[in-house]
Amino acid sequence: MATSKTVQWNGKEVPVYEMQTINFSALLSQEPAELEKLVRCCQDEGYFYLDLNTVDGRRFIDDHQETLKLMHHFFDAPLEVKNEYGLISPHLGYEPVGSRNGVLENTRDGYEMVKVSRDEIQRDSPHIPRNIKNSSDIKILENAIAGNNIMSKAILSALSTGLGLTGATRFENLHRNTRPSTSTLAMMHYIPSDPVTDHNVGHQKHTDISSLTVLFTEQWGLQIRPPGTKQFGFVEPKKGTAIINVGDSLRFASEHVFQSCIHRVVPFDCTEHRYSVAYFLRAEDDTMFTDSEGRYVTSRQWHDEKFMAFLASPMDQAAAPSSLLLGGMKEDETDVYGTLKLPKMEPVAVNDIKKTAVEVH
Ligand SMILES: O=C(O)CCC(=O)C(=O)O
Ligand SMILES: [Fe+2]
Repeated sequence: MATSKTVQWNGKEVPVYEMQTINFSALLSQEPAELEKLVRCCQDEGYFYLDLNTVDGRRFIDDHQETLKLMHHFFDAPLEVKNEYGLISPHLGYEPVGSRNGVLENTRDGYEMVKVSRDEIQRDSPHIPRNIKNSSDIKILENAIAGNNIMSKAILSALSTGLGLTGATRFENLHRNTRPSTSTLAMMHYIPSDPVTDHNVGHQKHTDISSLTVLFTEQWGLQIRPPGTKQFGFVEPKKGTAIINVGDSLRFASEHVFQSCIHRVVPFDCTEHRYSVAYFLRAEDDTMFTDSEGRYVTSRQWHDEKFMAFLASPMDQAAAPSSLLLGGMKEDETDVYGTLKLPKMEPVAVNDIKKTAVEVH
């Protein structure tokens, strides 16, 4: 890894990993230098910032602000209302806090999540939670899903061109808008959580099931483990950008040349509520690829199996091949910060982060 900043977390200096920035407007016009940089990011790292701070991208930043308001409204409702919606299928519905394993051993996760899928929002009367179902709410969800789809398709198309793919071999041809897929908008609320005293902590280590993930978050907490590094480090939220990562399906579709990004979420400031929105662009359900086990499977089968592994008990999860949760990505060595019992951690205010960040060489 190149020179990186560090930040104080859990009494230690933890890296803040640098990520390349790709300009959305330059991608749209498929500028050769930008395409080259994009392909390199996906091959070497599997993640980058997408700079939306131009006339083409600012609408997506505005959409995200609208989505955040809608999320507050949804998550503020009593648990009964949210559970009434329930988990309808892996890519549609509500999961309360603690549905999955947490980021630390012997913890459950520290977030609740509601997912609305791209296929569902297009139905005549989509199944949406009843407290975010009026026509302006539906418009907000529609804008978020359409916007994220446009961003991720622009990236796919740029990647295809950058790799010299033509006709049916282009990645877009595995992600046609008119075909069924599990592509979905996941809205997450992390509750305040102290890793020492609480039993619901963060979001377990994983790679995404998606082809590409478009993530909006204004708050710290996301950590990545870049290929070849020995520890997790933070991703700095940057105004006007989305964080993009390659998921398993695009790694498989690229014949395992692209990196699927290993990541997790930890409580950075344990007094803070954290909100994030991830759009998972997924391949058409019946797309075939060779997975990390060397099996020839459909996109849907990979999705459903990995989703079950996410929900499995710690024991069952430990028994599953690690290539399932990590999409065949290899970890270098056991990460000292990745393991268990954290000593008491002092909350750090978000405003203090910039002050404590230092350059290391
Ligand atoms: O909340 C975040 O920042 C990341 C969430 C995530 O990794 C996921 O939903 O797959
Ligand atoms: Fe993820």
